[in-house]
Amino acid sequence: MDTRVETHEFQAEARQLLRLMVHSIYSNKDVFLRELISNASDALDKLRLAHLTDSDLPADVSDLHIALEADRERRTLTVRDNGIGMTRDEVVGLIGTVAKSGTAELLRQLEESKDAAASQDLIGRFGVGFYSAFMVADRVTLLTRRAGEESGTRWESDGDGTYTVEQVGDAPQGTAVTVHLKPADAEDHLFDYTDPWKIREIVKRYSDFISWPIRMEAERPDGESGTRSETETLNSMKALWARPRSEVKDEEYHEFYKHLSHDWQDPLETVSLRAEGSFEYEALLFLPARAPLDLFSRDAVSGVQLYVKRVFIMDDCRELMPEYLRFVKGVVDAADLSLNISREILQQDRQIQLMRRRLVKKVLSTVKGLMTSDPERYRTFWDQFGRVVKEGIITDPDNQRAVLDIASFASTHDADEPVTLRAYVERMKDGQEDIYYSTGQSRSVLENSPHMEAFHAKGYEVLLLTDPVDEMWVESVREYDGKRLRPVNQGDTGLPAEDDGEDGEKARTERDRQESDFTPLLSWLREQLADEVKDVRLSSRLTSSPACLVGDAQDLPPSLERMYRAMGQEGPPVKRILELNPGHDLVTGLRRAHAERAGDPALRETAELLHGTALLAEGGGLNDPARFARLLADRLARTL
Ligand SMILES: Nc1ncnc2c1ncn2[C@@H]1O[C@H](COP(=O)(O)OP(=O)(O)OP(=O)(O)O)[C@@H](O)[C@H]1O
Repeated sequence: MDTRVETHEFQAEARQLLRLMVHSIYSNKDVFLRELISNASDALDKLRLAHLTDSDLPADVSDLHIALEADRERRTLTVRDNGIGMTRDEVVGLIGTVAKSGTAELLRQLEESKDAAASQDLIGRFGVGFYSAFMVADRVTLLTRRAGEESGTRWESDGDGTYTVEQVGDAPQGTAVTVHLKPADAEDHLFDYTDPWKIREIVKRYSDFISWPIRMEAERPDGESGTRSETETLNSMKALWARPRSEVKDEEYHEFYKHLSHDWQDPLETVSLRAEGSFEYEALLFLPARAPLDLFSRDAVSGVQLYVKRVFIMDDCRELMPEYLRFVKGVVDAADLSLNISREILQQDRQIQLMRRRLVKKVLSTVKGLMTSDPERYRTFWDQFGRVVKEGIITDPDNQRAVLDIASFASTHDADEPVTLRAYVERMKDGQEDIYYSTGQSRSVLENSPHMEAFHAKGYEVLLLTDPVDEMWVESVREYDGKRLRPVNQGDTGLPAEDDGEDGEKARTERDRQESDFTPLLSWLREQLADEVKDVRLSSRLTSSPACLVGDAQDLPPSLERMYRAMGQEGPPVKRILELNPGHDLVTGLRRAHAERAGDPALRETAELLHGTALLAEGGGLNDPARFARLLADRLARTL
């Protein structure tokens, strides 16, 4: 057997995370034990499952448990499990590297944040699992043997950037992690983790629901002066989801959530559900208080675990929760599924589909409930997860209305208060028929776009939609409560015309006069800008800008056109309509100049500049920015 001790370097990201742990920025150091117990529990789950699916696996599953062994003299605490264990390569791959998505982003944010509390918070959200042992230890030893393998692996590190691995012959099946404790320092929240009282307290607080026995040998008084050693089981092992909600304390739910999610923060809301009858199941779900760093990463794991009759079957059961609710964590325990159920079967199982439907409805109705019972928590939820939930408007047509009901959007009404569609409809002005929205990159671009002028003038509220997903969902929603959703940059805004009474009469006459005055200019501009726009006409929507670009209802909106292009789908460019403000000096000046000297080549440049300005004002991009800049600079030079 190869007994050489090899020294390896931690991967760079792992080294950085370890350094953070060694210099412990996290004040609650007790949680290291929760993390090690959590890993041990997962390893026991995995072994049971492996044994269920392969009964030939040469592994002992007769007494699966976790043992805590404290040695006061040597100042060590060992967390031992007889679970699945790790091969040598797994030890190197899993412990020596951090493969978690979001690591680079986390490290960048940590680097930027000079504030200790903010750093704690970040690291807590990320969850560092095994590495948290280095908050309390100056050396950590791990001895492990994979179930079914002959020999084991010993791993050791003092957290300084390198670790050693060696092969060992006589390792028991499973994993034992021994932390060599730093001296206790109560001021630094570093307690004596060999003290049985402390250990009992931590297990009770953080790991009571773990479904495997957590055992400890403890000395008990025996007779007058002697003591005897006794094995205690420290946790009650009760599956939390099987207990009636009224009997479970919030803290117990919170600790369970942390075990499941590796989040170090309490959840925002707990959702429990029980179905009885022909198909029984229990579900305990959580809405996190914060979006994980990898919310938008492709390989982010979804957080619902599937159990069958209390037996863990799989993590990340995507069949139970749609992607737009991928941040929901929890457990679903079904009574009537086979323990051998595979992912392929899950995908087609009708009962799973029914469960999923019900879980989704329950999550959405819980959020809806929060909107009235606790608006502040609802707001936190929406700030964190709204961008993802909105994907459901497109991907879950059955629940489109329910998702729209819990959505809120920035609007022109109030810069700080988002609005729900219901509230929008309730405060619509007299005469307003439709719900108006504008999509784009930022609130300020949208608010200052020329398209908004008519709405400002009328005092109509406009939804300001700035998330990429907004461009998509607005295309799939026709109406809400009988009100059409309309973009402000469409040619036909549906705005009521001011045609009533004497003022209306005057306005109509004035427009007719303008139409005939401007006819020659408009037809000349149509020719000049034929490559860019499909029509040029007068506008009644502009108050202060000279021009803007609008589209027809059936045209692809420019934002979507850009998105498709970015995805490599080339199509013919979608031409829009240039609308001119007949009251603006630039437009009236151009009309005059055109009437006097139609052949002047400088006029063609003015037309180009006018079109470019309209594009810029809505936040769009110019086809030839350098040419635009040159034309503008020439003009400016002449004014000096
Ligand atoms: N006791 C153990 N038995 C078997 N494998 C283990 C054990 N402890 C850790 N591992 C393996 O090492 C991996 C990394 O553990 P670590 O605690 O760093 O991260 P994690 O549990 O995956 O997630 P988190 O960092 O969020 O806690 C685990 O996913 C598991 O595969």
